Amino acid sequence: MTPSPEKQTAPGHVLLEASNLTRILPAIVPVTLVQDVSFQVGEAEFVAITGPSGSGKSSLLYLLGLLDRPTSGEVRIDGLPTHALTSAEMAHLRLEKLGFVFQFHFLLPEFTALENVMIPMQRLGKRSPKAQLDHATELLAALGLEEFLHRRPEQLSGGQRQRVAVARALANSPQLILADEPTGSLDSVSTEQVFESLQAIVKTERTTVVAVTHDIDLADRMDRRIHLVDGRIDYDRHHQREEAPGLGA
Ligand SMILES: Nc1ncnc2c1ncn2[C@@H]1O[C@H](COP(=O)(O)OP(=O)(O)OP(=O)(O)O)[C@@H](O)[C@H]1O
Repeated sequence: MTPSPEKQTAPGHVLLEASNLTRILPAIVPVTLVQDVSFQVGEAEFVAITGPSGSGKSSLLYLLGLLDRPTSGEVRIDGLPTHALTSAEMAHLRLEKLGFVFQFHFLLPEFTALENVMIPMQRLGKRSPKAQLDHATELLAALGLEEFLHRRPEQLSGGQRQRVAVARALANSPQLILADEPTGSLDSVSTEQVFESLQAIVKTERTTVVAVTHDIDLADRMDRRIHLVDGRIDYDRHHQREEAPGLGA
């Protein structure tokens, strides 16, 4: 797969920036989900967010993915401040620049793998129907699913479904993929396949991936680990990069 031309940016380019992010749920006793979190993530970084249950990992990912708004602080995507955007502008930015993978695949059950991957392209409307079909086919083939293009989710294994979800997240060539426990419901073989797919996307497409995980072995194989405790960053540690094969290798 050739890298998408629109994603060629300078080395060291900051793609995601969280500045003093705080999210407090208003209630009689307010609940602090995320507290004063700041970090920058560069292009083609593969970052793990770890922490004990309830430490605010998913809440942080929702803020980074513009699925929730902070009480204070700010998220910048590719240098663009997002705090003043309307909900419609945020939705468009998500569709164009972000891809999401969740623990449960959320594929549409009545559609085939191919159709599920084409849906975000249809919504963005930048490719012709033929180009959508070709790109979806190419993405699924690169994820080792060329034999399963016309199967519906119920006709696929858990690992295959999750790889379709990864292909769907890649459909609009996002700059950033946000994944919440992408391997949380998978066996060890499927976990490895999905992990290696994400790793290959970082290398081949230079996409940035930020993934919440409870799997410390996987977290240690990513470029960096941001560990949360009680909604705050406990530590932010860089690792030596593991060599990854390219997508479809
Ligand atoms: N809507 C809500 N109302 C009240 N409390 C909430 C709500 N959403 C989250 N919380 C609380 O906020 C804290 C952070 O939740 P969050 O889901 O972000 O943690 P997490 O680290 O992703 O947890 P897990 O690893 O168990 O998925 C938790 O204590 C949770 O109970």
